[in-house]
Amino acid sequence: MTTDTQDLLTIADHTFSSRFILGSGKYSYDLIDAAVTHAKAQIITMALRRTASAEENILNFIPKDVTILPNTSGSSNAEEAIRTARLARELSGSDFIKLEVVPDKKYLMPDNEETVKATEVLAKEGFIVMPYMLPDLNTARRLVDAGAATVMPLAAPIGTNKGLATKDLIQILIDEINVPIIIDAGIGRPSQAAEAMEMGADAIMANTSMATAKDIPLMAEAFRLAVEAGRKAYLAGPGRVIEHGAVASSPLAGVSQKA
Ligand SMILES: CC(=O)[C@@H](O)[C@H](O)COP(=O)(O)O
Repeated sequence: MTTDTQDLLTIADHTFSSRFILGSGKYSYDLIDAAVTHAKAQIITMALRRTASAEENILNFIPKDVTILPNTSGSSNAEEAIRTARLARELSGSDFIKLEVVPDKKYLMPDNEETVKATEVLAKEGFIVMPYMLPDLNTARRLVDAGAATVMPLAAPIGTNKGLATKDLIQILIDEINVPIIIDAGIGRPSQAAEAMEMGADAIMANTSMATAKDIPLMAEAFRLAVEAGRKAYLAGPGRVIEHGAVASSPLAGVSQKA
């Protein structure tokens, strides 16, 4: 894999050259514009409630060539999420669904069990299900068995900008799960996005880190560069780490060892 044109993100049978996805939550025209223009996002999530009123209809701000990823935010259990997903498909005409089942209002932790239940139903109905989850290998396997098109583990709680708090658990998913792993929530800095991509994540979803930056377009560009750099480093195959001692980086043979 040596050229950018060959390195596409594939979700179900859809391909994308960008591996940065704009998450939902803090929406503004500036944020969407920066995500598309400077971060080169080709997928933007959309909460159903943000399409509810004509004045605030987020669909009006999203360019036509960008894939809308409706989400089920606000759902506390599988039943609510399934209902929201069906409505979202009616409104957006998109089979994509970012499945969010979040009963906990303090830490906004997803309910993995309810998420598996909703995935089973929605995948059978032809949705391209992209479930948000607390990184856990057994749940990820169940999601894939249930028909999930991707798995979206959280890096840290939504909106915290704390970075890769769940790094080791995410690495297990990257190593063991055969659908795209998209890191979602908590990515606060481009360096954290680059690290996740170097680990082998397939894409990054973020919102708050850009929305809360002083210069949103500049931060969007920084995210694009970081995601691309991390991906290239992953494909390049990072060199090994020496845990103890040191290894001279240039051969010492033939060099005088005198002080
Ligand atoms: C589940 C959820 O709401 C996230 O996808 C959010 O859109 C992005 O999380 P951050 O705002 O922490 O980047």
